[in-house]
Amino acid sequence: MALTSKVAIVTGAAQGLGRGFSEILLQNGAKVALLDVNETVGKSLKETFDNQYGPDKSLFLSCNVESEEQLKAAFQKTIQTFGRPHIMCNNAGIINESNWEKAVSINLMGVVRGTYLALEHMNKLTGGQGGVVVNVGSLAGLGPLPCTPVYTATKHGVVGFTRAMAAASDISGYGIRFNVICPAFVQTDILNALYQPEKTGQFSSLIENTKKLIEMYGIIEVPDVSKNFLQLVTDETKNGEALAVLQKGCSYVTFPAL
Ligand SMILES: NC(=O)C1=CN([C@@H]2O[C@H](COP(=O)(O)OP(=O)(O)OC[C@H]3O[C@@H](n4cnc5c(N)ncnc54)[C@H](O)[C@@H]3O)[C@@H](O)[C@H]2O)C=CC1
Ligand SMILES: CCCCC/C=C\C=C\C(=O)C/C=C\C/C=C\CCCC(=O)O
Repeated sequence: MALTSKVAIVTGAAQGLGRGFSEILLQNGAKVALLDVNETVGKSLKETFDNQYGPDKSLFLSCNVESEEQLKAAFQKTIQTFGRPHIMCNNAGIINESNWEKAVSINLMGVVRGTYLALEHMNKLTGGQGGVVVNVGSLAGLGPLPCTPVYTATKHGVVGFTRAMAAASDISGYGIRFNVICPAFVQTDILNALYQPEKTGQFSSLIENTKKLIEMYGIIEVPDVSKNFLQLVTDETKNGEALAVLQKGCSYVTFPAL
């Protein structure tokens, strides 16, 4: 899929992986709505992007993915400004094992909210133009990260949800592809959870175990994840795929045939 003039929506776009995904979409000619709860960082990123890509290529929208209303309004504003979306990236996510309900609400329910709105606006069966949804999972969506059981559960949920949506799309003919990207540790602010025991709550004694996992897997840089994200967006043969991104390279996950 060529990206020139395509319209994309990215949640959690102000920094980290969301910023990287937004930037690679802009570099390839797409127009991007940047959704985030962090207005200060989001507005400043929009200024940076205006200078690099032009003022009419991106749009910052203050949006908390916990709120159906805010997400709906963000879709409406994107459509008014750029037209209907072709690409949705549900990226916003947190680690918080103390307030684990919030982690479920953002990491899993936020992905479901964003995906269902994308379906409403992109489904070819209801007048949409089709496209692609890329959800952001994690290697912790494929195996356990012991210091974050609820984070692990939400990411396994994102993987299962995305695969089921892809199968539903295939069977029903929505004309939308659904894929999930599953990176190992990436150099972003979320890694600071290592130094914030409240983020791991009752599992903070497992931080040393996490440090060993980080030593084993290494830390990937955002642009290395972004180029793999782009592959899931543009390769029209990919639907229902989980792409594991490790420092040593990326691979499509083979799930057991049941
Ligand atoms: N950095 C890593 O090692 C890995 C990160 N991931 C996932 O990547 C995604 C992005 O995380 P990072 O860029 O690493 O972290 P980050 O903390 O740098 O960025 C997260 C962004 O999401 C925004 N956000 C948080 N709650 C939100 C909400 N309720 N609504 C809208 N925006 C919200 C934040 O303001 C921030 O801009 C997350 O889903 C995370 O689970 C997956 C694998 C590895
Ligand atoms: C102390 C809190 C966690 C610190 C790490 C910060 C961010 C991690 C983000 C992730 O999404 C996790 C990334 C990789 C998980 C690595 C291993 C999972 C286990 C895989 C397996 O062994 O099968």
